[in-house]
Amino acid sequence: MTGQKRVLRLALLGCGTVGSEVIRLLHRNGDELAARVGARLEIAGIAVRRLTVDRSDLPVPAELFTDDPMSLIERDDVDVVIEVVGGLEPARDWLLAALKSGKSVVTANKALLAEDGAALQAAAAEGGADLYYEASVAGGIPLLGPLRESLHGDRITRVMGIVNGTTNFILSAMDSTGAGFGEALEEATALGYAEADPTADVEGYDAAAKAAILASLAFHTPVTAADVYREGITEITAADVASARTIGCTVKLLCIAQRQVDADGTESVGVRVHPAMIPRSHPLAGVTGAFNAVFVEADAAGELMFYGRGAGGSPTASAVLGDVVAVARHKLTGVRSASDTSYALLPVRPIGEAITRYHLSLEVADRAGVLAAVASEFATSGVSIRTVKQEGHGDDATLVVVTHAAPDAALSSTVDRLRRLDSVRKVLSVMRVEGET
Ligand SMILES: NC(=O)c1ccc[n+]([C@@H]2O[C@H](COP(=O)([O-])OP(=O)(O)OC[C@H]3O[C@@H](n4cnc5c(N)ncnc54)[C@H](O)[C@@H]3O)[C@@H](O)[C@H]2O)c1
Ligand SMILES: N[C@@H](CCO)C(=O)O
Ligand code: NA
Repeated sequence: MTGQKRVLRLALLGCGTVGSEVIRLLHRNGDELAARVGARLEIAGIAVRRLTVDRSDLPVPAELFTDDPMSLIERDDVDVVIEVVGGLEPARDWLLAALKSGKSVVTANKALLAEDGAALQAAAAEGGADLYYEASVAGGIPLLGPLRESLHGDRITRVMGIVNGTTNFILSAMDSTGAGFGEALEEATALGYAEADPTADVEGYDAAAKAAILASLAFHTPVTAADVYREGITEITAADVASARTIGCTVKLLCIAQRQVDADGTESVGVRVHPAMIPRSHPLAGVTGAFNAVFVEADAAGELMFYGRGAGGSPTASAVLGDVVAVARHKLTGVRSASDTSYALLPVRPIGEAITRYHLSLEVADRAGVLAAVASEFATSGVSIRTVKQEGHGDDATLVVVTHAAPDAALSSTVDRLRRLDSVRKVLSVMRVEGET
């Protein structure tokens, strides 16, 4: 690497939706990136699962493809490893090997980071390499960069947002058409938003992994996916969405990572992913289709919102290449970025200790004393009711209750007891409420 001809060589692992767009973007912007970095970025090899697939549409010579990722990683002329395969294994082995040998890594692998981010950080420190992963959360939206750099002088109190495009598409469709979950999922699949196996998205695993990554960075505390309370959207019904509408809300799958401070000043964090009703006037309510948006609240900066495309080959490739430019510059100047810190080691609180608000819609018998019986269950748990609305029809009535904030455990035990009351014929909808209603 001397004079005008400096070159940095990249090993690309994976050539699917994201990998193929990384190749195209690198080809398209190659000259500019060389000027920005101060060295030409060249692909040394591309690891794929099957060499027989026709990839002649990609602007790279066929001899670059290999089905032996580890040998590619170990090559002496490789400076940076880009991993866009996904999954825990064998990606974990590849990235640990690359980092320990001093090769910087750029990855989009949220599942691995949320499970074993600490081991990857340790390997990066051991090898003196960089570990960058902007693409792993909210795809093309610059979010981890601001959290790990721009906001480092501040103190983050909350990160709340929509970090899964598939579920946001489904919930937006349910809201605009009145469709049930199954019908909206079918539409999302037909349009290519939902994968053939949508479990990771609709059950909230994808969002929970992202929540863990966001919480770790925001609160300087190791948080893994297993620490995140998770509920998906498969149980959301058209009745839930209609019920939200009656109180001026819409339903969103939210990722919430929050700093909690007790009266004695003890700090902890709560990290959760679940559907929630939010007021239609809330900025997150206007985030429709497959878009993502994340609110960050910090002591000095106040409220910030990041919005854009959280998925798709091209936006995600933008985030990957942004990271490649950063680690390439470090390589040239012989520095590495500081590791993500986890000095705070805050305890992660269980969901029962989160302070939430509930919306309940109940079908009750319309007779004397029923409202009092329902209200008394809330009182027993120390939960204060904020609004209650009753509409009679025949012998029955629909009771819509919105509570004030209370510990989640108190709210859920109240719901359990209400389900057992004789006068409660059916619980039509129960959901947490976020944002000022
Ligand atoms: N697609 C998106 O919108 C998006 C957004 C953000 C992050 N990500 C993340 O990016 C990563 C890649 O996602 P994708 O959508 O491109 O997936 P994809 O399934 O389209 O591509 C993955 C590729 O890796 C290949 N592969 C599997 N095992 C391999 C092996 N052992 N060796 C070499 N190649 C192997 C597969 O054949 C496939 O072509 C995942 O971690 C994903 O979570 C994707
Ligand atoms: N499946 C994810 C892709 C981006 O991580 C989503 O729907 O948002
Ligand atoms: Na991002």
